[in-house]
Amino acid sequence: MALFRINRYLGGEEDATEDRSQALLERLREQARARQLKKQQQVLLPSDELKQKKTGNELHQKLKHSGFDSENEYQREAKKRKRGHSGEGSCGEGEKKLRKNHQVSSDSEKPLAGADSGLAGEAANGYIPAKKKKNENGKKSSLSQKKIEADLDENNRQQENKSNLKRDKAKRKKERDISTEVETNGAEIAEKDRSEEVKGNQSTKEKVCIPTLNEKATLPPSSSLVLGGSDRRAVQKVQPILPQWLAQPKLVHKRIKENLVPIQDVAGIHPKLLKKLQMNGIESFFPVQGEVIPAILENASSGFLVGRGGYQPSDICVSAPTGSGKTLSFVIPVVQALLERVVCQVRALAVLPTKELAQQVSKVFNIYTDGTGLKVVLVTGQKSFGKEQETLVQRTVMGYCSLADIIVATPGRLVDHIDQTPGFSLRQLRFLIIDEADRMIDDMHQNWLHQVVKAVFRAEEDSGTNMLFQRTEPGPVTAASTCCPQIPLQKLLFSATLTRNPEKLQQLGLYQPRLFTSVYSEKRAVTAGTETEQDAEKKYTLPEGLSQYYVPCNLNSKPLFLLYFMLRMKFTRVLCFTNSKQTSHRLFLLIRAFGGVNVAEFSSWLTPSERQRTLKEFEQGKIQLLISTDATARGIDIKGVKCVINYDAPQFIRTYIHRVGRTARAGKVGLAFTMLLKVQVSHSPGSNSEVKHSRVVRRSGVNVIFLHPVTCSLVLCTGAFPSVVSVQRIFHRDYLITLHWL
Ligand SMILES: Nc1ncnc2c1ncn2[C@@H]1O[C@H](COP(=O)(O)OP(=O)(O)OP(=O)(O)O)[C@@H](O)[C@H]1O
Repeated sequence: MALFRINRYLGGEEDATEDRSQALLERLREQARARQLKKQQQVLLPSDELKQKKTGNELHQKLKHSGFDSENEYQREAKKRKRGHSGEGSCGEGEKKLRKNHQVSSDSEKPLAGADSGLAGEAANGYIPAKKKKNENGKKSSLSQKKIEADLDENNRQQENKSNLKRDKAKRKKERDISTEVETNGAEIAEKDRSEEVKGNQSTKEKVCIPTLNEKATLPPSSSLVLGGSDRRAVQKVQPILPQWLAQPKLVHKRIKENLVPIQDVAGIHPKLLKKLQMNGIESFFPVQGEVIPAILENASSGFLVGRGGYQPSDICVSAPTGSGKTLSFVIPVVQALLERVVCQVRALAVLPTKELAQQVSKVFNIYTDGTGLKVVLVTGQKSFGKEQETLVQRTVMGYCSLADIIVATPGRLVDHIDQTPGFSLRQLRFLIIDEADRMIDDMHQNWLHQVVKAVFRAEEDSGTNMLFQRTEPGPVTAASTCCPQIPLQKLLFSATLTRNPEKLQQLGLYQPRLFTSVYSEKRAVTAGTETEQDAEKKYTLPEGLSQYYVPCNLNSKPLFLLYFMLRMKFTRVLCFTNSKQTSHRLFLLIRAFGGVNVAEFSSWLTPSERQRTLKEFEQGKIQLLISTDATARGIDIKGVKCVINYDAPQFIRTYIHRVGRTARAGKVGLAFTMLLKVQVSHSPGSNSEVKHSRVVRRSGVNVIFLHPVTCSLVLCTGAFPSVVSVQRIFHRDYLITLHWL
């Protein structure tokens, strides 16, 4: 307006001097400019906000520190604050100016070329370009001020809508991906600050990004997988789903002494057998015998041809601790089932993994068949093949006839006779007993079971005559399969460590099996007639009377500890296990050279007769210490073994169970020591949780002071030892290792 007047004035006074008019015009322009500026500064922005707007850095810092997602949010917040100052619902001049300012700010994408250097700070926030424009078109601006403000209001509304949309979008993005949001915010800010100087822009980004990243670091952990991260979580243990017969077995008491069953209380036992039992000092049955004998007798009570009700009898699996009397639990019912037989045929076959075990079991059969007419034949390869053939079959004018009712055999030799002995027949086999069944399953590579089953169901050569008694392999029960009476084949499996792996058991081709087991939880006692829960964690049980210890030691002190047990603690009938026949032999030589202990060794290096004699002398007490390989670990029943020492820790828990099971048999007490090197303490079977489950394995209190004189004597005795070593080296290498122990 002022300028308008000046122009008029200048036009009307042509005669005035040029200098004067120019100066006046300049002065008036200055005044107008100053008025405009002052007016806007007073009303438009509070001074503190103006200051903050001077640098983009400060703005964005503020945005971030106040938690705003974008500048629009900040704009709204400023508006609120303004409302707070001017009263609720009022929309004064200041607010309008503020809107205008932000409108301009948002339009500040336009380059600022030509901006006054003195106002660079203001130009940076987009305020000055608008002002400059006004100065250039002063008249126009003042005339259309109201119109512009109205337009600005409209623009602001639109801007607000846009910013709302943007904010919603940004929120959704934030939900999807926090990191994306950070980038988005950064991009928005960068876009708005494009007009700022590069330096300021960079510092803004840094200041925005760093706290944002820090915020990200404190965010709750994402559910997404971090590759290469170590997100350890407790993995839920997979519980095996067992077939019903394995999952719900018949439980057998573990405590022998408290659960004896008087032999007269078991129904159906033949008086002849009762008498024999009493003659052998057996007045009561052990728990496993009390359960298993009646079960087998019940199956056999229907005679030889068919099981109860014309059905095939169930196969029976027994898992009971070492020394719990499993042998008698199959010997008694089998002998009783065969007592009334007329013709001698192979009707029972017991298969065992070693010759010694087969010998032991045949001995028990002999005791209870003595005087009954039943013949027991041992087939293990101890005799020549021809001699064994003579004990099995006899050739007559009528053909071959069997000389055995019960065969006790090792699998290899049995298969040889099936293949090569003329007239050897298993077609009448009623009971197939597999002792140490888990070991026999492992040895199945020989395919002995398949050969036996094939021999049992082999068709008769003169099938026409005996059609009625033709055998067929067990299958689904049908009217046709039950019409002809047949001899059923029943499998009886026994072990202290019977596998519960259905896949392995399947190899045995069991028919509707029943499981009797002593593996159960201690929480609830087993009461007569009731079954308690099986402990899924536990696989095996140890004899109740067994006390287990481990002896922490090093390689050098192992023989010293052994001597300590023998000489200081005066143990007698100690069975000491090593992991190899070489170690057994070296240890035997060393202890013998030391003297003071009656020692012997037992391994496959001995001949069968030497082995037999050694076991006999050990049982008789002539041998104080028997150093053995795992050849005596399973099943061997040597009476009076007080202590078992694991000179070498066994590799497998099953081996440990069988080794320590050579003591504490038949409800008696026993000791088991396991020498453990430091590295083995937490890993060996002796310290295994499965073993600890039933009884805590204690650390032994061996008196180390005593070991000193033993060490001295041992060093002295090695003066004579090298000669022994050199002699032995002719036969076996590396005996000098013995000296390394010292
Ligand atoms: N009812 C009983 N009364 C007294 N002694 C018994 C009785 N039953 C078995 N025994 C004795 O218990 C000892 C161990 O028996 P057996 O060898 O049958 O145990 P096992 O369970 O087969 O052991 P392993 O698993 O080590 O083979 C034997 O010496 C046996 O004579």
